[in-house]
Amino acid sequence: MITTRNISRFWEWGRKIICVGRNYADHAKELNNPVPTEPVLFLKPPSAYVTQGSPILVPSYCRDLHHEVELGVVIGRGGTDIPQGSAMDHVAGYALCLDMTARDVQDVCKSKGLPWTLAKAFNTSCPVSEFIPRERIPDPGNVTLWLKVNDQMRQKGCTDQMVFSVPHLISYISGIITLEEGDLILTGTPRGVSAVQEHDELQAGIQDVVTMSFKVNRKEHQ
Ligand SMILES: CC(=O)CC(=O)C(=O)O
Ligand SMILES: [Mg+2]
Repeated sequence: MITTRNISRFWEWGRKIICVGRNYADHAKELNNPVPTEPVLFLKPPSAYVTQGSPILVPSYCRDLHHEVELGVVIGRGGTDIPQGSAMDHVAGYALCLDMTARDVQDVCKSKGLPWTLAKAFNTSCPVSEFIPRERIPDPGNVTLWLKVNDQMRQKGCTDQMVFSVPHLISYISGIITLEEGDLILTGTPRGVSAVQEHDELQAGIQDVVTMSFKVNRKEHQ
């Protein structure tokens, strides 16, 4: 039983992980997807969380696992139908997140019109950094995210390129799914997504704020 709730360990709360796709035009284009006119949403379960010190596990059915570095928004006060004007009052802070994606599986799902669950929601598909109090990112619409694989820069992008801003996303999502304290919103990835292999080392950061690193392992057969 949780007796002391500490939002700085939001990943232990077991709340929702709501992900936004195609929220950067340059990433939508690199995968030949249209730039959306409304946010594209999907979910990950809390079992997707992994924190530094534990590995990212490639699912046994995946041959093309991709990294997607994203700004995560941690909800501090829940709500439904939150207006854009007060959306930032609901933010407790942020986390640097990876939306690990089984791209080969996602491509099959897309071609068959199936949901992306197998591609996006597997165990360890949501590596997260330490909690970042909101004062440390005064403007979530203007921070640079980066990701290196084995010391080689693969992704570097600024959140000023988001199609839909953080307040817009909070307002839009809360009109469909009630937001609760401890929920996490992944706000989409900039261009540069690429494959990772077993034994790779991923490092990611938000300029001057946080860095994190993860090893990639293949899931053992049971
Ligand atoms: C095509 C995708 O996987 C969408 C996504 O997750 C994104 O961040 O964009
Ligand atoms: Mg993503």
